[in-house]
Amino acid sequence: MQYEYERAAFIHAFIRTKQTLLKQQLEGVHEDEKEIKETFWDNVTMNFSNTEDAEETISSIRQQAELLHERERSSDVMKKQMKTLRRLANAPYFGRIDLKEEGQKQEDPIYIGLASLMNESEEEFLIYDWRAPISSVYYDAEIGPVSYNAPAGKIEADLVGKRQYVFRRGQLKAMFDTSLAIGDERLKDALSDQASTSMKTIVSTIQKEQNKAIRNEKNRFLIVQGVAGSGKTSVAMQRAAYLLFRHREQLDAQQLILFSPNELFSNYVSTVLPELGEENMTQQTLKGYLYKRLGKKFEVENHFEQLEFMLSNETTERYRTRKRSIELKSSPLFKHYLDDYLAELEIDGVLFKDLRFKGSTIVKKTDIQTYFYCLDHSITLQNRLKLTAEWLLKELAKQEGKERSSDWVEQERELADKETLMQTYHQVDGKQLNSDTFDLEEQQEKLLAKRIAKAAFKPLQRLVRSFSFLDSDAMYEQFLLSDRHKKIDGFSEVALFTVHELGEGRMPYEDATPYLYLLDQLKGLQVDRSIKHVFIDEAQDYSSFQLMYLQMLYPRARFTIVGDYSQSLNHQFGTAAELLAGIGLPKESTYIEFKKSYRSTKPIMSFSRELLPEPKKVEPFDRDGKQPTIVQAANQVTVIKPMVEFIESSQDEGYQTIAILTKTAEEAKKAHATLSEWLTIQLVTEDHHEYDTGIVVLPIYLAKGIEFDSVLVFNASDQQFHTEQERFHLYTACTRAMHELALFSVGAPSRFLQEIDESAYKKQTLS
Ligand SMILES: Nc1ncnc2c1ncn2[C@@H]1O[C@H](COP(=O)(O)OP(=O)(O)OP(=O)(O)O)[C@@H](O)[C@H]1O
Repeated sequence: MQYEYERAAFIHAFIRTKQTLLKQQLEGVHEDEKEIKETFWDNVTMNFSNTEDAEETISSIRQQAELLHERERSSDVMKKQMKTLRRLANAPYFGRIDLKEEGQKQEDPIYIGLASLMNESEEEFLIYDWRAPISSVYYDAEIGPVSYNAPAGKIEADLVGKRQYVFRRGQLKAMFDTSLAIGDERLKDALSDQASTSMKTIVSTIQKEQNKAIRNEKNRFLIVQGVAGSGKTSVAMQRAAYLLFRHREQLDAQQLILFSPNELFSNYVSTVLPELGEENMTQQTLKGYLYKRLGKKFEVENHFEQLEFMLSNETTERYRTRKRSIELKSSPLFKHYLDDYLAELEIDGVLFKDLRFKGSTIVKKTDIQTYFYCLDHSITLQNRLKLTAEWLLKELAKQEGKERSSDWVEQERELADKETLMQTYHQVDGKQLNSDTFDLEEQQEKLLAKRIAKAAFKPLQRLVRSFSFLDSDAMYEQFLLSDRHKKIDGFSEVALFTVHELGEGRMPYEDATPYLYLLDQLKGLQVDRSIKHVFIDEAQDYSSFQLMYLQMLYPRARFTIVGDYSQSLNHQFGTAAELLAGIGLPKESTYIEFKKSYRSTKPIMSFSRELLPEPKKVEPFDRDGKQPTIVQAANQVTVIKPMVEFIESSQDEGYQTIAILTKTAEEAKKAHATLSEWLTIQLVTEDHHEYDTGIVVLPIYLAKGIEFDSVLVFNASDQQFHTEQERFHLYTACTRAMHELALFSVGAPSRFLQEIDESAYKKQTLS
């Protein structure tokens, strides 16, 4: 043991020395940079008297610039090294494995940390990066024979010992020997910490099944179905860091993209990669993407607005239509309907808009259609559209020629400002005069007329080039109202609802992707080939259709898709099988399931899982804590006091993130108004990008993926939570809690809570 303390002290001193050296080197490079900048022009001989001299001058400028660039590059590398050393100085390693390879007499100790550290001569690893192939043994194996994949191939060895370390501010504080993959005690320690407003890294306690997912590179699709709190997001983030490390020569952070459920979540996870020493990847929300594509034309509904409607209008006729609308348009079947429609369009049915100029039609839509369908039918729709656009541009050019002598051009010519006139005159002056007329003034007038007509036709040309003469709205409507769908249950009502919404300029959330799909199939999709890895978190909240669309959008990318069906916001989105069908060929996918839940204490998770139809599918992690409480009150007034007391007692426990969760945003507002009289509370809405520690109130759907020390469900009554869908919302709410959970109910608690055995919680009834 003494050896370990001595080694820790040696590593600490070694890092300190390295830091000092690096600091000096960096200062040197900065000095160099400064000097090069100051003397840049002194070292360049400026001479442009002939071609040879000019070339020499340019070459000497280039040399100086390269010199500067080289210094800047080394300063960037050094700064990165400084950052790594800073992190290592705090906690240089967290684990050690003793491996004895075949033929070796003695085992080698392998120390594992956040980054690699080489010895003085750069020949030996003092610390191995947690992502190195050999480090995998630390996460996966128990004492005994092991193997791991090294660049040179599979290596067989004997794992003789395994140790874990705890460092604080660079000092070794504790160590544990373990025979298990990663001892429960260290994990318990990590999980007992308080929740924070940004996500933490888990590298020192990655579990075996998590490691499998982090390092899996077999197929194009990695799909992780994991129960609440099983580490799906953590795995996605550590996997991104792993991929960036393993493929550092070919991959950089800009080639990775993360689709998050909302901005709050994006912000919550944004600290993980930098903490692991990597640059952050691009973050995107589907809402953001859809808005970018359709926002100019429509008022695009987002997922939360759709949900808010679905959660608040359950008893209405419109709700039923909407439900069917979501069901239909989320399924892979809807893509088949659209594909059938696209096949029909080969022969007939593509609709266009009239090309109009100054109030009159230049090319009629029927003529465009005739031209389009006169083109050879073996040409794809996209190419026929291109050819039609080329034809239209020629027609526009002809029309533009005619318009030059029209009255409006004449009028505009007369109104032309001085500057335009001068420009035109200079242009004509500078040219050789036309030998037919020799009339300078006439030529100037002609040129001005040409300019005016050309400028007026520009917007139309742009419209043609972007294929906006295609009447996509009318085509989507035509598709929806097509007779062939009449027999499909509920399709006609859904079609009428959609046509009405589009007519009002509103794009329902469930329609946005199918509409774009149709549009892209006709116009050609603008794919992003630069992205190599797409990460989709909370994947259960994407429809099969949406996932299929994302797959098309990033044709070169591999996908990491993580989610939990028990936390679906819209159950209409379909089953796991449907989701897979939307993703592509199952043989292209690796499917991993996480059953163990780490976030919440055992009492909280044992209680929460009872809300699910199959509770046994969730394995709580064995961490002690208080039992959840259900408080039933007769009215909204009596319930306030115990709520405030619960929050105050959580604060007394020292908990810093306390969330009040509601079913809808509307209810969150009310809860905020009611409780603000007693406590300082932050209301978190969809527009929030971050939240502070303290007490926050927000709808359950915004709290997805996030966790809090203590959670209070504002009204868990049966009136609020009685549908199958709401059962899963309630489950999501309860599983946000790490240490404490209380549910308050005005009137009878949700039927799903009533089904839970009373031994799993504390009950309080207030009159
Ligand atoms: N191996 C681990 N070591 C330490 N902490 C872990 C580990 N795995 C998960 N955790 C912790 O468990 C909590 C839940 O993790 P995470 O948010 O990644 O789970 P999730 O499956 O995405 O949850 P949800 O589906 O509920 O959003 C986090 O606090 C995370 O740090």
